[in-house]
Amino acid sequence: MLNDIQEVLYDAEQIQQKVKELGEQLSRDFNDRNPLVICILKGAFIFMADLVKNMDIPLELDFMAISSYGASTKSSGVVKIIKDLDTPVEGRDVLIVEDIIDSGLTLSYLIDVLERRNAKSVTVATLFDKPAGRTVDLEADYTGFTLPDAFVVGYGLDYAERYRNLPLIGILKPEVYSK
Ligand SMILES: O=P(O)(O)OC[C@H]1O[C@H](OP(=O)(O)OP(=O)(O)O)[C@H](O)[C@@H]1O
Ligand code: HPA
Ligand SMILES: [Mg+2]
Repeated sequence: MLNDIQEVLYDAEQIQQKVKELGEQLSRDFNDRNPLVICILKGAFIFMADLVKNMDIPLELDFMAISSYGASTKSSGVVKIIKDLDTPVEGRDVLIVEDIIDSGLTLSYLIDVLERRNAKSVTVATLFDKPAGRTVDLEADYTGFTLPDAFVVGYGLDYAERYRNLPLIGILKPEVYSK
C-alpha cells in the first residue's frame, strides 16, 4: 500500500500528537455540556476513535454516514445521507467530527440539516483541511492540519474504499487513479 504513496505528509506519531492536543482542547471547551459527538462515516471513524479517547468529559456518540466521492477524486456534488443519526439533536450541543474538509459541500449540507433539526449549537472539528478545494465558503472551528492541493489517503481517508487503514496521511500517486 505504501508503494502507492507519493509523499507522506504526516506520520502516525505526528497525527497522534495532534489528536491528543485537539482532544484536550475540546475537553476544556465542552466540559459540562454533555455534547453529542457525531462521527461522519466512513472517513472519520479512526479520528473519532482516537479523539474521544483523549476527551475526559461526559459525552454521547452517534454516527452518520454521508457520501459524495464514491470511487472518484472529485466530489460528485451530490451529498447523500446513507445512514442517519439514532439520537434527536434538538436542544443539544453537537460536535461534528470530520476527517477532511475539501470542497466544503458535505459539511455545508450537514450543518444545514442539524440546524433545521434545532440543535442548540453546531461545532465542527476536522483533522485535515484542504482550503484550495473549497467551492463553498466554510471554515471548521477546530482544525488539525492544513493540507496542500492534492488527493490524499490514509488515517480513514480512502480512494475507492482502499487505504483507510494506513496510520499516516499521504499524497496518492496520480497513476493510481489515472489508469
Ligand atoms: O468537503 P468535501 O468536498 O465534501 O469532502 C469531504 C468529505 O468527503 C469524504 O467523504 P466521502 O464522500 O468520500 O465518503 P467516505 O467518508 O465514506 O469516504 C470525506 O470523508 C468528507 O466527509
Ligand atoms: O483528498 C481527499 N482524499 C480522500 N477523500 C477525500 N474527500 C475529500 N477530499 C479527499
Ligand atoms: Mg471517500
